[in-house]
Amino acid sequence: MAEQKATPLLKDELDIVIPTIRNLDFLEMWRPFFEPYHLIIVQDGDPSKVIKVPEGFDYELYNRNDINRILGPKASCISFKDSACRCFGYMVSKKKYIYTIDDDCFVAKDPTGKDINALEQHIKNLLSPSTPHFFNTLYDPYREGADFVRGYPFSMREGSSTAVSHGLWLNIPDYDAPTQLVKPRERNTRYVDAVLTIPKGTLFPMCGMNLGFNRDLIGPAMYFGLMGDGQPIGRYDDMWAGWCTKVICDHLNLGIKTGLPYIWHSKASNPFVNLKKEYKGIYWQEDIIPFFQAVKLPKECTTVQQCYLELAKEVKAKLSEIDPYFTKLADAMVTWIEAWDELNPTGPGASSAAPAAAK
Ligand SMILES: O=c1ccn([C@@H]2O[C@H](COP(=O)(O)OP(=O)(O)O[C@H]3OC[C@H](O)[C@H](O)[C@H]3O)[C@@H](O)[C@H]2O)c(=O)[nH]1
Ligand SMILES: [Mn+2]
Repeated sequence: MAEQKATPLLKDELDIVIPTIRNLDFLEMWRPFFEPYHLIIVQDGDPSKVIKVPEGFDYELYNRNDINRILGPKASCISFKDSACRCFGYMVSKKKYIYTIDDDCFVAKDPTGKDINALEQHIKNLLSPSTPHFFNTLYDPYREGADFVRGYPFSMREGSSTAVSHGLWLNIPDYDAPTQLVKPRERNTRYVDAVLTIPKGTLFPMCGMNLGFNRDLIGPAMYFGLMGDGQPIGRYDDMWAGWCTKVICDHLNLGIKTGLPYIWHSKASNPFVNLKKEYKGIYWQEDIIPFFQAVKLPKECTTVQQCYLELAKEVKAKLSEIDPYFTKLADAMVTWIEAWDELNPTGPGASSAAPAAAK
């Protein structure tokens, strides 16, 4: 009898969100891994441009006209001419999990030469607990062939629910423009076979290129901040989302993992263009990071939306002195939550639903 093909993990519970300004030929390489899943394509830039999607994929595509039609005035919180627009895909999705990937990211090979199913590894990361409260020196204890090491308290071995799985990149690393400028030929060839939980109380630079998350647990915090057209900075959308998300995960006892899986990042964007987008962010972040490190969310904040609205208040009060942009950003954070709740009145991440109690 023909061997039954296993149903892909989370086939009907996960959407793949892709921000794009190009044709999506890159999907051909991902077809064996992505074809069973539903895609949400967020077309940025000129809405009259036709984006070609390879045959056989199940997808919905939204361009700027669609975003404006669906959100009305609230569309102002969704960036234009910047990959930050991808967060619209998180909002319209109705699934429990999201995987987002850039269209210049391809299937990487592991040291044995085997194609890496990045989506499968993200799902494994998300379906197993995290250890934000006590560091396991043998990395992720829930992986095959690993465990908690001696001295790890048994009372802490259940871990926390995992909200985010942050993957990495071979070939072109996600460097900022100054680093790209001084190291134009540097390529990441180092494959590190590890998955780590980012400890509670520690921030990290979240890259949106190869990212999975549990939309039920943390979706409303995944607002990729106002960038691109009409904004003073770019390429800090995912960083902003990562800092907000980590502070909220720490408050709600949720975990964030980084490490495997790797993708092959093929295209280095122009470092001079990137420098123009990033430069204000490079010195603003010296004040932004201490702000996030100092944030204390009230214990009354028990849902992601409540935490996020509290954060927006703090941003407006404490970061606006850096630049009026932060007042605009704080307002956009509130608009994002309003739009999220409008589109998800009772669905995953609905504000009334407190996050699932951590395991
Ligand atoms: O105006 C735009 C430009 C690009 N996109 C889409 O976003 C994805 C990333 O674009 P690209 O690979 O050209 O930029 P990178 O510099 O490599 O991206 C990094 O910095 C920006 C983001 O944080 C990103 O996640 C990082 O990887 C790609 O799918 C483009 O089609 C867009 O939607 N609008
Ligand atoms: Mn890229």
